[in-house]
Amino acid sequence: MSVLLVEDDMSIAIVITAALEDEGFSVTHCDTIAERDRLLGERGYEALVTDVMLPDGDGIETIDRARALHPDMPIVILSAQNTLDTAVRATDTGAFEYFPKPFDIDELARTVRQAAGNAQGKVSRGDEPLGDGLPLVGRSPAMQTVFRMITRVLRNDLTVLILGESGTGKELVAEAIHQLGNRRNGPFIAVNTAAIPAELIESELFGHEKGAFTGAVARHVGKFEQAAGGTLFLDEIGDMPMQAQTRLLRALQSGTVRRVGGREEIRLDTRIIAATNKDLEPEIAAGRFREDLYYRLNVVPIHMPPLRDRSDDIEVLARHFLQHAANEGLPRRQLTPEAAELLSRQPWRGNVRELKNFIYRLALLAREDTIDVDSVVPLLAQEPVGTQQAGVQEGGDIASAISHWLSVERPASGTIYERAMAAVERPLFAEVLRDTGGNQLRAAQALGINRNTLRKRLSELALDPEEFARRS
Ligand SMILES: Nc1ncnc2c1ncn2[C@@H]1O[C@H](COP(=O)(O)OP(=O)(O)OP(=O)(O)O)[C@@H](O)[C@H]1O
Repeated sequence: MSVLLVEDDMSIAIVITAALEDEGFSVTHCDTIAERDRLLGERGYEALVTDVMLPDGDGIETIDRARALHPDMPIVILSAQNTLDTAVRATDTGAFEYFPKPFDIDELARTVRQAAGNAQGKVSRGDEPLGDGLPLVGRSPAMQTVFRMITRVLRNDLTVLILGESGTGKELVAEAIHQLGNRRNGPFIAVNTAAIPAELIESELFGHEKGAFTGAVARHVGKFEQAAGGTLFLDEIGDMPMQAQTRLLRALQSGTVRRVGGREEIRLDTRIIAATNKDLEPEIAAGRFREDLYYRLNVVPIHMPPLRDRSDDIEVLARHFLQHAANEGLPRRQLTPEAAELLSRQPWRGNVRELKNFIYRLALLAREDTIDVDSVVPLLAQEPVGTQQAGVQEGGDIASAISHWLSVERPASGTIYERAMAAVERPLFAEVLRDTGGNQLRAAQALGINRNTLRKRLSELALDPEEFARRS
């Protein structure tokens, strides 16, 4: 069996050739697209293994020329540009498989064997080109696995269950599946099932008819119906009350919903993506989550690893968020390699969300445009207790915290008031918002300040009240 390998990095080409030869292939190697096309013009191969960035062009963009010559030849794509966008572009060519670099060489060899032996090995090709990917960033092997899982569910309506700690990016993954998938022209409706009072959840999800219960003064269209033609994202599914779980299961089994107080069975045309930060198996064992619902939802599981287990991603995420902060009007900052390294060693128990908030704060408060270790350390010390390490706010009274802060931070003369206020307001507002579950009106009342003043300061401090609503 013969394979054509298109790879311009000689050291990688040598390793792949050896592994494929061990699998019994004879390997022809070339390093340009022009040479690829010339060789394919001469004869067919059992499989084509190709890099993306080649000296004379893009291996994905030009794949149609190879395919025109040998329509049934399976194609395996290798890429060093490990973005979701490349994964999607590669899969969209109908490639048999996509391997982000670095990859497991034995897995590649096994895959090529499988591809060569499998005439039906193509995945279906999308009819329309896909738009730019969502800003879902990550270069760790764990995130590459997530990208590959995402590409597998774009051309079907399989139910996806996204599992992972709070702040790992579950909602962003759900949005990416929607926006890159077949249903991108329909609505994306997200429901936080834990935030809806138990007695309202059925009416929220399935809708109700006028007069169905006291207070049902008009017909209400539920989230399932609102998501028709699109995607329904059921967040925090592990916290859904039992009765609502039963209704949800029934809807998924029958493929229909009925509004509370209604008779009509309405056909569902909604892709379901569910997410939870709870480990569902103990919930099932404790009788708090229906096992049959779990199996219904867990068709394609996607595991979002905690940020501490993929520290390779921290630097790219930090630079990505600095860029975002600048686009949103905060000062444009650069991170020194040492500062990036320090960030990569932090535990980030609040995961990407905590890192994102931290980076926005850094962009706001740093003294220089180039952020070095000296700018990061004092802010790390202020991270809320329970997420990062204990901070100055833990020790003693406010006066001693301020004197400690002045000695550590040493703010430039003329900036002390503004910087001290920011340093004090941030943990204060965070604490009060946490207490009020993100309710700004109640937070403003508790603080004894005007609601508009609070809203303005929250936005200046890059504090998102939504975040406290979710965690409450
Ligand atoms: N890989 C990533 N690239 C870029 N931004 C990310 C990534 N992962 C998460 N984020 C950002 O981090 C924040 C938290 O992500 P998200 O809300 O998706 O987490 P979650 O797992 O759904 O959290 P929760 O369980 O609390 O609902 C969001 O602002 C999101 O845009």
